[in-house]
Amino acid sequence: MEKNVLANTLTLDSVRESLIRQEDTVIFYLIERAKYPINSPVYHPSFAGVSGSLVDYIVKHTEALQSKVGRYESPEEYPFFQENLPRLVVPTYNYPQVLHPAGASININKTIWDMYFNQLLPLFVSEGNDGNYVQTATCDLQCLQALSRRIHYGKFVAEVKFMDAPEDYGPAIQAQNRDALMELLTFKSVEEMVKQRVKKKAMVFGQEVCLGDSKGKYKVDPSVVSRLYEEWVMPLTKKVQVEYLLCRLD
Ligand SMILES: C=C(O[C@@H]1C=C(C(=O)O)C=C[C@H]1O)C(=O)O
Repeated sequence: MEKNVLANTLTLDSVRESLIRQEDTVIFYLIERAKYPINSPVYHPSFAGVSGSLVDYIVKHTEALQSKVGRYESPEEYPFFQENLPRLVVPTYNYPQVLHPAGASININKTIWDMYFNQLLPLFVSEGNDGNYVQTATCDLQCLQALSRRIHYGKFVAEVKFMDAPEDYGPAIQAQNRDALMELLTFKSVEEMVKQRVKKKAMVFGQEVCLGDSKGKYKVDPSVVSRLYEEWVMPLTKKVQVEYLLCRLD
């Protein structure tokens, strides 16, 4: 990628602006999921009438439809069930080739799936079963896709960081030194601002709006949102950046 082309499209500030805007999407989808209790039948491995769990069935078939109409032509989108996705049936948008081709195969959605269902979901939804199984699984899919898009956006961040300082990243890439790359790409001050901002957004977006005094309750616990980013979203975004940089000179 010629620097002038990338310079006309992406900067570290512009990719960070996109990450900030994606915070809104993630938080609003968490708020939507929190409308429903856990609804554990959605996750039973053999939901009557479908092969596997209902959430697997809905995610697989939604991704299949979205694949046919070009969702995964975008360098920002990665499927959770990538085996046997149907072919494109419509003309696709000509996305600018910003990323290094070798980075296209990086997909850590299995890790994101496990984190979401095994660690995050129990932290912010209530116990119970209200029968809204399809709505529940649909909300899960929206949360998963928003988290996947945010975490895999690490490829764009890594590309910009590399192009800004190839002399710094080049030797670490050639040495395949993961620790050195992680240190180069980490900005703790930025991470601290992210944690504080997402907590504040969860308080603002998730507050119970009433004409009288606020009750101080939130639709999703703001500290859970901050923990989501600190323990999972940012570390996984950095993992994507390292994996992308390791193949940047291929
Ligand atoms: C995304 C970046 O890289 C790292 C990951 C961050 C994140 O996931 O929010 C924030 C700062 C960096 O440690 C960045 O530098 O903006």
